[in-house]
Parts: sequence; structure tokens; C-alpha cells
Amino acid sequence: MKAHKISDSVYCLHADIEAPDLFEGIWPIPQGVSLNSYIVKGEKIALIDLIRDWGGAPKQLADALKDTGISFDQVDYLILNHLEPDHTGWLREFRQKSPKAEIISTAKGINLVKSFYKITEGLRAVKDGETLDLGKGKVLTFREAPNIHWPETMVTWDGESGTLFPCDAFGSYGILGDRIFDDEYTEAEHAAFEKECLRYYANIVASFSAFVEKAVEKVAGLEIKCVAPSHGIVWRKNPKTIIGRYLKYAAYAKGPAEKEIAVIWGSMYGNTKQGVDAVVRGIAAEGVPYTIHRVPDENVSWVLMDVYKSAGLVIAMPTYEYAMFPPMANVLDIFRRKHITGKTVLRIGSWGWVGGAKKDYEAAIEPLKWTSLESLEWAGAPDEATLKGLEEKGRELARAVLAVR
Ligand SMILES: Cc1cc2nc3c(=O)[nH]c(=O)nc-3n(C[C@H](O)[C@H](O)[C@H](O)COP(=O)(O)O)c2cc1C
Repeated sequence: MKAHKISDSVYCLHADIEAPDLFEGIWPIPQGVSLNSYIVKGEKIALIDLIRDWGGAPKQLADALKDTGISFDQVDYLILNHLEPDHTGWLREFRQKSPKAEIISTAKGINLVKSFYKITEGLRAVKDGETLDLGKGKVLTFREAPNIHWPETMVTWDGESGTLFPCDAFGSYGILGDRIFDDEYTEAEHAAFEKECLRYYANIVASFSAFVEKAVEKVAGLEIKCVAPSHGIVWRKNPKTIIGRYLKYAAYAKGPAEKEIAVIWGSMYGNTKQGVDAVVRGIAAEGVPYTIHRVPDENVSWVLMDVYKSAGLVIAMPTYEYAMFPPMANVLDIFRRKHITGKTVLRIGSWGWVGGAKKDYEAAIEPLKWTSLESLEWAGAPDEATLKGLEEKGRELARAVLAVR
């Protein structure tokens, strides 16, 4: 892997991870993910953000570093904006190769270096606004930006090149190959990346949306020429695009989101599915865009992505052992953990003899502050009148979503 020049003194070194395993052990990454590190050179040399030993990352990092003409033992400082192991898992190996490099992070970050890696020497905790002079006029400034996405996180600013190193903020899934900069991608490629960016946000960052807004406020006064995150594209042509995109995503958390409806359904024998089809006919008749997701067939990563950006939801499931259909209970639990609040929602479903999903569902969504339309349940297969009622419910939901402000 080669190094990519951001300015005369700043280089991006990235590792493309195409391993079949899941990101954070949960989220599928069919397009892979990149782990981006950066070299900043003054008289002294700083490496910003590291890697874990995953998918050949150490060799890719070593090759890219070699491409800059720098060896590991020449690195004076390792700056860790975020301690999550995808950026730090290789820390003990790094320490062996770069024994003199001082490890710099927030005080909370330094505590995590000690607890995760049992490294106790050569550590420096920095405070909000503190600077690091690399010489030759190159001064880095550290700004605490907690909870993007762990409590210890900070961003690093290089005023000379106008580069912001925000670690997980402004990141995305997707490997980069030989093209790391926004201006190296076509519009169609950007559209594909944008989907992976939203999925990354919904999966990883959504719960911390208020902190994203705070961090953007904090860097608002900076003349940012380049946003250099730890995953995904480096934004040198239009850095405002990715910052604006993150602010838009952060606003979804407060609701309302896009005037779209995400239909999430599960069914054992097709009775609930017939109801879903009727509701969807109603939504389509009102011209509101919708996406459809069957659980458990579809991985919750993509379900979360569309649910997060949609103002309206349909939750459709049968009763199962006097409670919710288990895959739907699991999805709703993930929605609760990810703070999927402020949605307008229709619940429908079939039952056999006495039902039971209702009570279970109502308890599950209680913390989510959803606006619920009156739900529609039926015994066994839906008859013509029920199907008509379901279609009308779809229209009602679509109109409610269009009316949302
Ligand atoms: C394992 C299992 C458990 C069920 N538990 C209940 C129940 O507790 N209460 C009830 O009214 N119906 C129960 N049913 C019946 C289903 O809710 C009913 O068959 C419904 O029509 C299934 O909808 P579907 O065709 O969309 O899967 C159960 C069915 C199965 C297979």
C-alpha cells in the first residue's frame, strides 16, 4: 500500500480490510473498511491513529510508512484520538518497533492505554486546547470531543495544512484502494459510498448524535481544508460535504427524519405478509417512498440504516408464544439501544387464538417516544374487509409522514 500526500508535511497511510469478519463483531462489511493513519512531519514526526492486526493491516501500514521514507523507529509521537481497538490493537507491537515514540491521548485515553495494553511508560495526557510543537512551524492542537464515539475521544488539528483528524467522526465503511480523496471518485461512486456512510453512522455513531453536533460546533471556527477520518474517504476538495452530511444524520436522531417509510416485517406462515402487502399498497398510493425489510432474513445493520433515516415505520409481526415474534423483539431491542426515537409508527399482525404481541410490543417501544397510529391485528388470515382496512392504514401512515414537520 502506498502513502498518499495530503500536503508537503502530511500523509495518509491506510489499510484496506477485506476480512470476512464483522465490524465490532456485529456489523457486516461486504465492501470492507479502511483503517486510516496519518503522518505529520515537522522536525519531529507524529503518527496519528493506529490499526489493529486485522486483514493484513500491519503489513499495509508498514509498506505505506516505508513509502514516505520514514521508519517506525523515527516516529517521535503516536497520537491516539480514540482508543477503540480497531485503531489501537497493534499498540504493543508498535511500541516494540518505535520504542522512543511518546503515546499521546486524553487523560481518559491514557487510562485505556494502561488497561487495554498494560503500557505504563512513555505516555502523555493532553488537555483540551493543548498543543504539540513538531518544529518547522508545525503545531498540532488537541481538542477534546468526548463520545465520538467513546468517552476518551479527541480530534487533532493541523492549522498549517488545515487538516482535521477526527478519528471515527466523518467516517464510513468501504475500502479505498488507490483512491483515498473525495475528488478521485465519480458521482455514482460517491452515491454508493454515501449509503455505506449512512449505514456506518446508523450502526456506530447514531447513539452519539448530540456529541457529533457539539464536536462540529467546537471546530466551527477552524478553516478546515481537509477532513481526514480514521475510516473511509479523505475529504480535501469538499470537506463541508462530509461535515454537512454528519450534521444531517445527527438531526435524524431528534426527528423528524426523511419523509420515507421503512417497513419491517416478520411472518411464519404468510398471514402477516398479506397484511404487509396491503399496507404497502396504501403507502404507494400516497406516493411516499418506502423500503421493505424482512426479519430475521435481513441483517439488522441495513434495517437500522433505513429505519434511522425514515420518519415513518411499519412494524408487522405475528404473535408468538403470547409475545412478539422473537426476531422482531430482537430488532426492537437494538432500536432501543441505538436510540431510534421520534418515529411515526403503524403496528400490524396476525394471531391464532388470543394474541399477546401487543402488550410485549408496547412495553418494548415505551422508551422510544414513538407516535403510534392505532394498530391493526386480526385472527388467522386477513379477510377482504381487513385487507381494505390495512390498505387504508398504509394511506393514513403515509399522510401522517407527509405532515410531519
Ligand atoms: C410457535 C408458535 C407460537 C404461537 N403462539 C401464539 C400465541 O401465543 N397466541 C396466539 O394467538 N397465536 C399464536 N400462534 C399462532 C400465530 O400467531 C398465527 O398462526 C398467525 O396467523 C401467524 O402469522 P404468520 O402467518 O404471519 O406467521 C403461534 C404460532 C406458532 C407457530
